Amino acid sequence: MIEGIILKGIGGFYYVDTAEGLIECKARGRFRKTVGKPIVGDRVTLEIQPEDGTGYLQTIAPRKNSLIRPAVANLDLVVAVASAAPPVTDPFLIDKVTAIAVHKNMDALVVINKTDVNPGDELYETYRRSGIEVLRVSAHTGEGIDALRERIRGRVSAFAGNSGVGKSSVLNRLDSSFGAEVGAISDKIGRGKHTTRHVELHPIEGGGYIADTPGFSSFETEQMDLVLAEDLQYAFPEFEPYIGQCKFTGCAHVKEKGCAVLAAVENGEIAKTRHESYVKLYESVKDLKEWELTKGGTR
Ligand SMILES: Nc1nc2c(ncn2[C@@H]2O[C@H](COP(=O)(O)OP(=O)(O)OP(=O)(O)O)[C@@H](O)[C@H]2O)c(=O)[nH]1
Ligand SMILES: [Zn+2]
Repeated sequence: MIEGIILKGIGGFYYVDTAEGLIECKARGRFRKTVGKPIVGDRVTLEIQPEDGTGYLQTIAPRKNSLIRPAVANLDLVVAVASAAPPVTDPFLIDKVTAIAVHKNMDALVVINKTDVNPGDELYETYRRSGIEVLRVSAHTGEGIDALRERIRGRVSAFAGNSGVGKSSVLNRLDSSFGAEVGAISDKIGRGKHTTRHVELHPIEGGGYIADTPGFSSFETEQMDLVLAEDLQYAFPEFEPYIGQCKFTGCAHVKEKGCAVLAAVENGEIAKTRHESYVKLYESVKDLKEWELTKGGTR
């Protein structure tokens, strides 16, 4: 029995990274009644067919978490890449991505890129106080890249960022084999590079994987639909000390009298932009009912 992690799935074939290398596998129908179809990021065991060296998936470990689109399981870390240099990142995008990560039990990390042009002091201060980790980097000068490399080592990470923020530049700085690795996997599969709509895990130097995600838009939309309004407050770590301190039980922390969260925003303990993002997200999910979530499947 060989253990591994699914890096890519195409047309019923799964490409599993194992101690013996990358193994092409098929899955039997047996998973349909339990976890469903195998997805990228799944931890699996497999058996090798002596005839041709291909594998058969035997078991899929219970998922720590999963996203729907892109379909990926067991993410340890979501990195929201932002920039205070043009194109300046809307903090709402960062807050949406980090809220999803926190809600799904993944670590969240905000990375402010292009510090050679603008150090992003305001953004940095906002997240430093939020309870969400924040790092400053420059893909051009290499500042902060070692620290970021430390944070992703040995883990499965997804990078999200608005177009032009420098996500590709940061990834290439992080791992010189990043670009080459994409080609290597695609060649083995023999389908060239026309597979970008599928999410794929790229092994990185020193252990760990990076999931390529197409950008903020595809990352957030469908996931956010699955957060209940009353759970949203827990996706903002800095709200935690105030939850339960409001005058009314079930306070939404939007504009209620005697709200402890609003008081903390007023006296500067919670950043205004963070609360604005919370309110915007709250409005978008407040009519969602519990039964709609279970219909959606994963939470
Ligand atoms: N000054 C400066 N420019 C940077 C830095 N990182 C990236 N850029 C520039 O920003 C532009 C966009 O960089 P990309 O790496 O292509 O950005 P991306 O986020 O991958 O963009 P998409 O492919 O649209 O998702 C390029 O012109 C880069 O040279 C940085 O640290 N400092
Ligand atoms: Zn409140």
